[in-house]
Amino acid sequence: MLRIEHFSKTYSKGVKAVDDLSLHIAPGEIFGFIGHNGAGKTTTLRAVAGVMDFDQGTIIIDGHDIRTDTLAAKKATAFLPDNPDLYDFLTGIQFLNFIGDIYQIPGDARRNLIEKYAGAFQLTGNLGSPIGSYSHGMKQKLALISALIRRPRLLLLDEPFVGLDPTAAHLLKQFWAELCQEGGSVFFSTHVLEVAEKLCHRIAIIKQGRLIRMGSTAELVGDSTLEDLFLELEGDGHG
Ligand SMILES: Nc1ncnc2c1ncn2[C@@H]1O[C@H](COP(=O)(O)OP(=O)(O)OP(=O)(O)O)[C@@H](O)[C@H]1O
Repeated sequence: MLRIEHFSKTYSKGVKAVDDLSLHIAPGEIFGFIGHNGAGKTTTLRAVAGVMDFDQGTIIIDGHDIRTDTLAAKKATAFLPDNPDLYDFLTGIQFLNFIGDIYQIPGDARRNLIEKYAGAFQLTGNLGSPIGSYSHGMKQKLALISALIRRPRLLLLDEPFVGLDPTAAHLLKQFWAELCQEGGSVFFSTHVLEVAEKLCHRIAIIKQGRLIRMGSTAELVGDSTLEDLFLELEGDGHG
């Protein structure tokens, strides 16, 4: 579903944020991206989402190259940044319909999906209000709903659990499982190692822009915990 080959990104001031990263995510897989602050997670997610150019490498989403077949690659992908900017002057339902129009989600399916996700996240009663009046968590839920109604082949999320209440976090995990059952994949960054350990089929650990571990969660963690492994790798000067 996602193939990243030899991806590197250097920012204009000469900061090499990611260096020769390669990883593959299969259909139906939940893949966690772990690393300390500034390790290169957001940079990678932005490049995959097609919102940031890069120097080297190839990124293929569901068979489409993000650079040469951009529209098809973006159509297959929904990206949720860590702080999604929404249009405060629109109501929740206007925003969801705007997304529905852009991605050509047919009327009946759109209504059913909005009903399903807004109902689950207990946002139905707020959809008529301007987004500017929402709390941070409500905005986050609306952004999640806008991604989920698209039934993306690849769902990309940057720190999705920060700021979500426990019920919403539980629902999100459930919806990811549904997406994966339909052959979609989830690629997300997180600092919440317990969540990653429980949820992910596979995990990659990045340090100072370089991949230092990748594998199935069971394989990586073994008899230890992800937290122990992470702390050990952070401490040993690896990378
Ligand atoms: N727009 C930018 N211009 C210059 N340097 C940048 C820019 N964005 C990120 N960087 C640098 O690139 C490196 C990787 O940053 P990135 O945001 O990808 O890390 P991250 O793993 O997502 O960190 P965090 O966990 O704190 O969100 C850091 O050294 C950061 O300072």
